Amino acid sequence: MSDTQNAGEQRIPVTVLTGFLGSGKTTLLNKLLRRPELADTAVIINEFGEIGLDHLLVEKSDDEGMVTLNSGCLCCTVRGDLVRTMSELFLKRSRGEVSPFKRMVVETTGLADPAPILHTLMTDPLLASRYRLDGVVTTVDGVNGASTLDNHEEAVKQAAVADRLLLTKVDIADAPKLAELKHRLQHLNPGAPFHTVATGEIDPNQILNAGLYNPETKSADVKKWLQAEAYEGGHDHGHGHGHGHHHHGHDHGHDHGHGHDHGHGHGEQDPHDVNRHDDRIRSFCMTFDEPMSWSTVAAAFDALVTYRGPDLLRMKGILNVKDTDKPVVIHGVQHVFHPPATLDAWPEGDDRKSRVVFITRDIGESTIRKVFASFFDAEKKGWGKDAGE
Ligand SMILES: Nc1nc2c(ncn2[C@@H]2O[C@H](COP(=O)(O)OP(=O)(O)OP(=O)(O)O)[C@@H](O)[C@H]2O)c(=O)[nH]1
Repeated sequence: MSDTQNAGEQRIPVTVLTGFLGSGKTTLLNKLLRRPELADTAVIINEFGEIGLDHLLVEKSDDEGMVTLNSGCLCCTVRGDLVRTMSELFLKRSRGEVSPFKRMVVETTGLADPAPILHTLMTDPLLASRYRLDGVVTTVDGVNGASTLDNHEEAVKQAAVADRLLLTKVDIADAPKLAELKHRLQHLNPGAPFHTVATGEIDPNQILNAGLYNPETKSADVKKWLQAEAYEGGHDHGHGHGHGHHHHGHDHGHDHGHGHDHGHGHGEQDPHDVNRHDDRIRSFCMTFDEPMSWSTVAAAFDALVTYRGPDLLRMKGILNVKDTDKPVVIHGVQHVFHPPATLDAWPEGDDRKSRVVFITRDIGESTIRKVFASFFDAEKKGWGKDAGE
């Protein structure tokens, strides 16, 4: 465990702007780049194929701080290009060859799966030492969004892993359909603050600084980052599904495979609805009252990642780990975990419950709970000693 990642965070925050084809990413970016909050922003635009036009549509006064990658899709063939481009931009910045940008926006193609892009940011040693993920901002088309979600699983993933969800084109969309789509998105991803946007107009503060590190307070803002209360029954997501309000106060030694809301796709698979892509997505927050042994937690996550890695779309958490007073923050995307970071203090003082938010595909809460329970049981029985405690 290292605490280097949140001590005086110097790395450049990166916003990944994603959203299905035509959902309004470029329109949004254009408006954002005119705002003073984004004055010192480098932009990378990924276009699919040789005939991409987006870069011609994005107006930026400082052209050197904008790079277009058009040899393929960032999530597949051009990851190497992303690494190279981001590294080169950083070098140019150090040499004074481009203006000293303070943040970066990466606009993905409409078909991109954001996960590999996040992996690249998290795992490439060069990038990870210079940049940090601030957040994933996903645009959803207010007019075509519902059918896109029905027909394209990538669009569902883009919305499910978002840190901020933007429903666009509200100026031309039908109000009842918008309300339905809003409800659907909030159900899909209850933890992501949600905003409506007309012609790209939004206060940049609503979408920037979504990461763990808050540059305004110069410290970690776990509460804002984790949004755990969104899953704990404190919010009504339209129907009051109460994403996990039954999760309070469980001792990690037990498995409570219970209380799933089958009718709405947040429990185990609903046999009637398996064809709806977003009904494959689950989001829930698990809480654990007792301090956990790090080796046991790590082994449980290892097992989950090994067997279900591709379906663990996103995990964020704050853990109370035995033998340390300091909270440990974890962040994973599919099979890739950030190195865990140790914070100086618990964000809410005496409340030291561990909380882990999961966004998964086809994995219900009870399954994950069972995995944790079996590892905690094994630890109790002394098997954990073999895991190197
Ligand atoms: N009326 C209206 N039109 C919008 C809005 N946002 C985007 N559009 C229009 O929708 C079309 C697609 O918008 P873009 O911003 O190019 O979408 P994109 O997500 O960058 O598209 P790709 O690059 O194809 O993935 C354009 O014609 C925009 O002018 C909006 O909020 N209101």
